[in-house]
Amino acid sequence: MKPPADAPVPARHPDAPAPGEALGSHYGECFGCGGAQPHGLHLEARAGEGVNVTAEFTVQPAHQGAPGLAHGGVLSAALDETLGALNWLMQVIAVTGRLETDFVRPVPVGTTLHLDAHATARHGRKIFCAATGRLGGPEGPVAVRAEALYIEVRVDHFIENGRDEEIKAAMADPDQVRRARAFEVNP
Ligand SMILES: CCCCCCCC(=O)SCCNC(=O)CCNC(=O)[C@H](O)C(C)(C)COP(=O)(O)OP(=O)(O)OC[C@H]1O[C@@H](n2cnc3c(N)ncnc32)[C@H](O)[C@@H]1OP(=O)(O)O
Repeated sequence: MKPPADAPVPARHPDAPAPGEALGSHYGECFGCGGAQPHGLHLEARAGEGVNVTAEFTVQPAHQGAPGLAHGGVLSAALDETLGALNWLMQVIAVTGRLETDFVRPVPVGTTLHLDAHATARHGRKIFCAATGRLGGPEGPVAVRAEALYIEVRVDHFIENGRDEEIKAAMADPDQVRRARAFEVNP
């Protein structure tokens, strides 16, 4: 997943949240960040200085694969959610096209995974990015890392492909910001 050599590092959008600002959940029902999913990751991301974010996720018993250890797919989801938050800093609507994860160390239940993601290149509709998850603290040992490719899409991607029930409910939300974020950031 190598970008062309001349692909620039993406720039922060002038309207991006300020460095240090919490991004909040883009959609209450999102498995990664939503508050309405009891077994979701409840991941909390914060804007960095460039097109980068940090986030934390604490592994719950509902996230187990082997006894006492996080499921690999759940860890990939945490990386995906963190990487997806980068799109908010570029104000781009994009979905995950490819996500490659390296599992370096087991992640026990109860651990807080400290995630860090940054965009590396942009080429047409393609956004290349990378992330790491560290155990116990931002300087802790690396447990997981990922490289990913996000593809820019139109808002129609969600409206045409999502189930009617949820699309209608999201569109009917009286809160304009929530309504916009449900669609403008990839669910
Ligand atoms: C804060 C928010 C956090 C959110 C985190 C969670 C994010 C998510 O989980 S999103 C949900 C998971 N992802 C999806 O459902 C996406 C499903 N896939 C699709 O809808 C389509 O395949 C889609 C939109 C990605 C691409 O389709 P389409 O728009 O037709 O574009 P297409 O022409 O095929 O590809 C565009 C470019 O990307 C490349 N590309 C597309 N997919 C891939 C891939 N998997 N690997 C490598 N390259 C790819 C193509 O080769 C093409 O490159 P080039 O421009 O150089 O020719």
